[in-house]
Amino acid sequence: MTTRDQARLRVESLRRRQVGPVSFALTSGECLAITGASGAGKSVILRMIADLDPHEGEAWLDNRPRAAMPPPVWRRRVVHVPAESGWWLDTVREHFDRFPDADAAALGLPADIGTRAIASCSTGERQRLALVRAIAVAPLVLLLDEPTAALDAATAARVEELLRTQLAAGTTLVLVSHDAEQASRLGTRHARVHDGRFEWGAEPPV
Ligand SMILES: Nc1ncnc2c1ncn2[C@@H]1O[C@H](COP(=O)(O)OP(=O)(O)OP(=O)(O)O)[C@@H](O)[C@H]1O
Repeated sequence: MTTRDQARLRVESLRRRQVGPVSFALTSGECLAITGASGAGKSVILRMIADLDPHEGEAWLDNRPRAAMPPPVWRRRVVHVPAESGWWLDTVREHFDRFPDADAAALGLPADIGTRAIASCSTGERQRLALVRAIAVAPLVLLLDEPTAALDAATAARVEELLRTQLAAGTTLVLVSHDAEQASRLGTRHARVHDGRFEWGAEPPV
């Protein structure tokens, strides 16, 4: 059996504007770490995988074509966590069926964060809450765009620990990071994006 047959997430020839083509297959518990300069096309790649913008190419989850699933179903299983999280209700708790206190505490969020207004949360708190919200739906794949960009080193280490737990539990990650050391720590596969071109790295980037 090939990686392709066993793939949790497979994408083939994804392309939008100057970005792509992007093809890869990842199994359960793998982390593809993508690095590259600002504006290279990293976020566009994540958005294509999440099917958020029009693009060419196809994607499969456990060999089931994305085209066979309604987009909301795909996006509940392949969850995109953008660099700037979106919130549409007033309070934190309204965005959760049940607020996951343990995950929030693991990320160093204040004990009362679940009761707070979104507007009162800092940028770094909202970034961590977005990750907690993504994990709460038990995704098969997490698409993470700079998940620690707004965080200090100690808090970023907490996020990495939570992501390691997710990997160990079998979640597949696609991680975009400017931090080459973080990409090296978390990635099991490594790619770079250069002027929209997706290139495999034979070795971790550091
Ligand atoms: N909706 C859009 N319309 C036009 N151009 C876009 C759109 N979204 C992205 N782009 C362009 O596509 C290119 C890649 O953008 P992208 O956001 O993927 O970069 P990135 O590698 O994630 O950068 P950064 O590290 O700064 O977040 C950029 O030149 C960007 O301006």
